[in-house]
Amino acid sequence: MWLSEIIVLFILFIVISTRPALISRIKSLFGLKYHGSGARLPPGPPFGSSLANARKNGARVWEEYAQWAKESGPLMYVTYGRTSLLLISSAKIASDLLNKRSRIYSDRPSTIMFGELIGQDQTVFRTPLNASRFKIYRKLIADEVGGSGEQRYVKVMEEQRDEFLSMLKDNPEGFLTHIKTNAAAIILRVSYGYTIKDPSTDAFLAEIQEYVQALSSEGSFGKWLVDSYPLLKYLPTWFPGASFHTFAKEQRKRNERLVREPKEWVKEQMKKGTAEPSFVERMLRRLEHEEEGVGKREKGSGTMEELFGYAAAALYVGGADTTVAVVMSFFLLMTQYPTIQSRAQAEIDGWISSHDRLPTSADRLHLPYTFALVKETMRFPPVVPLGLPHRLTDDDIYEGMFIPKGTTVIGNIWAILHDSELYPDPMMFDPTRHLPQDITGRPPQPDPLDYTFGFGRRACPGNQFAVTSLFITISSLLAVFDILPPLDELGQVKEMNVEHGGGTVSHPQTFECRIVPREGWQAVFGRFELEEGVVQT
Ligand code: HEM
Repeated sequence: MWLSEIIVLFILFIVISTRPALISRIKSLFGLKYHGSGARLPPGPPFGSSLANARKNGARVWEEYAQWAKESGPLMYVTYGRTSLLLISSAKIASDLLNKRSRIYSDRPSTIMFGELIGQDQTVFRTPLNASRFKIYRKLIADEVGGSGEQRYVKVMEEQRDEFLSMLKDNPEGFLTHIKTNAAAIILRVSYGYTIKDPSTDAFLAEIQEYVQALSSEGSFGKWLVDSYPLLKYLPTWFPGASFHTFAKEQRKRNERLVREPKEWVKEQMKKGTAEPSFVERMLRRLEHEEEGVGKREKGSGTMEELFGYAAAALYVGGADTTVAVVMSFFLLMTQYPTIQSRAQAEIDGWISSHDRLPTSADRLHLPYTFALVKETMRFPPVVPLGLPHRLTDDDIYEGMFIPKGTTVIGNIWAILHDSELYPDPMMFDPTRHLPQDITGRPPQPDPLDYTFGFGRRACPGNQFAVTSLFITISSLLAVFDILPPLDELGQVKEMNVEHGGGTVSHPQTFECRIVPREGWQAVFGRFELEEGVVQT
């Protein structure tokens, strides 16, 4: 008899604990208990909503959360398992909490999966706010990819851009591979001075792409049940449903290799005297001249060598896949919005009327529509739609609502960038939203770059690097190519219905396009001649 009762209770527990709406309502109802001031918890999600459903719905949970916000309001408190989430869907609240109160809103939650099982809490992305290495990481990265490193990295970006255009011209059907290779090539040269010779056989490139791919698809918040129900971690590896152990083991190994191997490679090159200038090479040289050298410990944070190993890996992990997603979206959008493409091309043709050079980052001021197009490409399908989770380190009260210490806070970047009060007609792709007032006679809509890179002390340190790289890439592509929809056997435009996938970084699914060299720009390529005519992918 008692066994059947236990089974019923267990089922009841599972049902209740997987209904965030129910749990959050119950907590909200008894919210008075949480804080002496009488403040209640923020409202829960609408009745009937479930995270499991949200995940099922094409995996684009950000849209589901935005839908919930329409009913429950832009600040929601959701509980499932042992995790409490604060979901923010408005720019004002994100700014009030994540930016203005960033002192207490900038920690990272440590999850069972990535913290305990994989051991990634040492990495830049997951390092706690109060760890002394956090400040060291941010400084190392800011010096490398912030404003002061600009001259160095712009040179690399422009050289790799030439290579990218050349690959597209020679093999347009491989454009998706070329996009990935270009992004990886820039970061690998900046970080390690490593040049990819043949992307199809480069083992180092393959390894880090595999790492980033796994992180992007498997690392989104709420993905692993073990994070909500920690007891699951004790399941033996052979137990049905315990395959998360296998992923954890593999990802831990990949993580260790990513931090160690490229750094060792740079050391070898330095010994041989063949090292190219790079972040790691500069750091190693700097340490050689310091008293205690590479073994010096930074206030209990690990040796300086370990720290910049992690910082260099973060450049790759943070920078490569994100810029890939934007450039992929750009290609897709150009096949769908030919008049927008033509307007940007006309602007570039007008500014560089001699057609004897490609656009550079210095041209941004003179190409406002093209820059607005870059911004709209980052608004329309935001790259990291839910940002990365933050963790609140103190109890807080906001507009009469109580937010308990330890809550995981998610800024729904997608919801903010599709808020019709900020961006009227948000599902329309329209770069003119971002044009300056002296061109349109009305103020531009809020700058999407203020949201797309996240918030507060955790905001993306690679934002400047990313925008410069994207402007150079996108303006140069527009200058020399027309990007057109694919044709079927009868020469008719093929219907395309391309969705953006889920995961931490959201990419469009695979698609086709035609990449056609534009007349008049051949002179810019010294090394290779653009052929005239249509290249069908
Ligand atoms: C389109 C390009 C990019 C987008 C949309 C993007 C977006 C983001 C977002 C949303 C975050 C989380 C911020 C938060 O927690 O509030 C982040 C963090 C980060 N990004 Fe980026 N990023 C991009 C490119 C880059 C590049 C090029 C680099 C480096 C070269 C980079 C390095 C990082 C690092 C290291 C962090 C972790 C910061 C921390 O935890 O303190 N990102 N990025």
